Amino acid sequence: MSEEIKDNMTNTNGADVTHTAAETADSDVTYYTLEEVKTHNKRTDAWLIIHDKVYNITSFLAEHPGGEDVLMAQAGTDATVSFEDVGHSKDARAMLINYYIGELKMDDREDGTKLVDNMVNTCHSCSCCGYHVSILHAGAQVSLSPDAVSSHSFCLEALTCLTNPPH
Ligand code: HEM
Repeated sequence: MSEEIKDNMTNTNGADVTHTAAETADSDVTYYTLEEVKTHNKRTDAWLIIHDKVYNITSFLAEHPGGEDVLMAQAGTDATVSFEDVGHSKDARAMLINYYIGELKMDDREDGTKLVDNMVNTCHSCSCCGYHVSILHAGAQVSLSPDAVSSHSFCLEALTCLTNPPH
């Protein structure tokens, strides 16, 4: 990545958030294991995972409009499903960048089956997340663009439909 086209965005944690691991193999991306994230579960040191990205939310606890306790209940865990289940606004999603510190190690990412199960449980409130979601479904990699996500109910039917178009 050349310096000319690198847009240096730095968040409040000092992390370079210009490119994520999903986009590049930049060596400056920090990867964390699930075991390490789990240890950051205190009010003075709280991390969580949303969509395979790791966030240090310690400074956000007192500011969270939904309250500190709901965040602490997720501290040290993968909060993706809880985060999506609430139906957070686009503004809320845009705030995530402020707390980004790195990526969940590839080995520790959810397998497709588990993720699909979770999505089935929460599909009623995930109709427009605006995220590029990439999951493993039926052994094949399925990618949903933000448009696809917003134009489909974000549920197993939509994923199945995209994977196996109707005949
Ligand atoms: C860093 C991660 C998070 C950010 C930046 C964030 C941000 C926000 C914001 C801005 C709101 C106001 C409503 C909106 O704009 O959507 C909100 C509400 C809320 N959030 Fe979060 N949130 C985060 C994580 C979570 C997690 C993990 C949970 C777990 C359940 C959660 C539960 C809630 C609840 C219950 C509300 C109140 C919803 C309501 O009153 O209708 N949030 N959050």
